[in-house]
Amino acid sequence: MASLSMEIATTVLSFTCRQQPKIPTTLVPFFYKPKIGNLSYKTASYAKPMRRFSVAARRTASDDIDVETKFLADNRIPATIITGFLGSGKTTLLNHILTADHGKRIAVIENEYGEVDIDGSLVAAKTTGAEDIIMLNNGCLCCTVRGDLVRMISELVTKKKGKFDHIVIETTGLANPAPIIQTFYAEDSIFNDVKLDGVVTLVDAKHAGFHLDEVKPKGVVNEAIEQIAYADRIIVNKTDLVSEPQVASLVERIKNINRMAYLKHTEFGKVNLDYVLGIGGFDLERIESSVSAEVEKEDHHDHNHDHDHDHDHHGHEHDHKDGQHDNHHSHDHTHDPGVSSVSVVCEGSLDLEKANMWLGTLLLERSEDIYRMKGLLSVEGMNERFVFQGVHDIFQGSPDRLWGPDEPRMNKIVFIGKNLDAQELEKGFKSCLL
Ligand SMILES: Nc1nc2c(ncn2[C@@H]2O[C@H](COP(=O)(O)OP(=O)(O)OP(=O)(O)O)[C@@H](O)[C@H]2O)c(=O)[nH]1
Repeated sequence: MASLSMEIATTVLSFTCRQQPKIPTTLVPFFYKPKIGNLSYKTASYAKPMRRFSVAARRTASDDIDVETKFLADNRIPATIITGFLGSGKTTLLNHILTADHGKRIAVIENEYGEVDIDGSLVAAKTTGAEDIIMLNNGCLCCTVRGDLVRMISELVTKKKGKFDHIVIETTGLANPAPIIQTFYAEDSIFNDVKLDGVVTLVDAKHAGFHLDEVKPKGVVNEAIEQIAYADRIIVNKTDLVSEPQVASLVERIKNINRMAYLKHTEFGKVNLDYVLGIGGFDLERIESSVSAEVEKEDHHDHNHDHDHDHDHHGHEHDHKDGQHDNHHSHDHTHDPGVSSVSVVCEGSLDLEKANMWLGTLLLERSEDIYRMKGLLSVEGMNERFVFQGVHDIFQGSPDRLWGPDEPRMNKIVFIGKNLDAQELEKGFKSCLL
């Protein structure tokens, strides 16, 4: 049978099917890396660069239906960003990580404004001896000291490689995670050795409501909302200070912003360490679990009305009838007019050119508003599923495993972003189906 090559050139999904020689058995995901100078989040300057996706992923659709598709082993050092509003419990969580028995050697980069007593704030560091603790206290990581972050990670990697297993970065309470996330893709010196493992966001159960409600001047981001929107894991902390209904109502608000992240309630940041470390929030091979979990959570809610404390969610708009599954559905969480999650689930196969045009145009026009997205696609002519993830205009995608012979060709995409129109996204997506 014919083999397929996917080549990503300009814009986004420029798939080109063509004949290729026989089978590579591993996959190299392609990615787009914007220039660091273009990363200024608050301006539009990075939103419309010339894009170029460098590496083509290649895989056969062949007589080898039983050949397992494998991603190349990723031996880069994982890095976790801990963020959350002022006083939400970031350092408390960090202390918990440093004192827990996980056998990992952790290098810590802590970003604080002004002079900080490191031993005072990171009590655990003294007793357990984190491999390295670096303070960045001359500004905020997401604004003025991003260059310092790059330098510090590069130094850690060159001077201390082999001496630590994981990097944990604690941001200031006012940080916007986007530019920090983008740093991991924009700098070769980081990208080649360090991979972003996940964004963990602490939410103060008592005060978060005020911060989420805060109306900012036009063009100024509400950090509390942004920190939730970019998260892979959300920890609603300080639940000892509020009632259960208060927690439930806060969780509902959080889920309206970000339905892709997992969520737990805690006191003093006490979570299992595998909830925050080694989560693969940006890994293509874990896309399926993210998008499927999101969709399952929706279905679980829609039809069972059973509320799990860890993944709690409540009323939102439905566009399918009770008890029935339409193959095409999207969910619009419009309670918060600003930042919300939209998922599109749809059976069928996509026309390559149309899909490329739609997604390419969407990202060219809306990349500033699309904070994160993950998807799993069925493309006509490809025997593999196509998985992708993106943060603004950083886009990574790759063919993944082969579709099973009787497996429904179910497409799933989840967007988290600003002013998302669920109907429009669903319509656009469906127009690409054959
Ligand atoms: N009651 C209660 N207090 C908590 C909890 N978690 C943390 N705290 C306390 O809240 C205060 C702030 O916690 P930190 O861990 O320093 O919060 P942070 O997010 O690092 O704070 P900033 O760096 O100032 O943004 C400390 O006094 C903690 O002991 C909790 O679950 N319940």
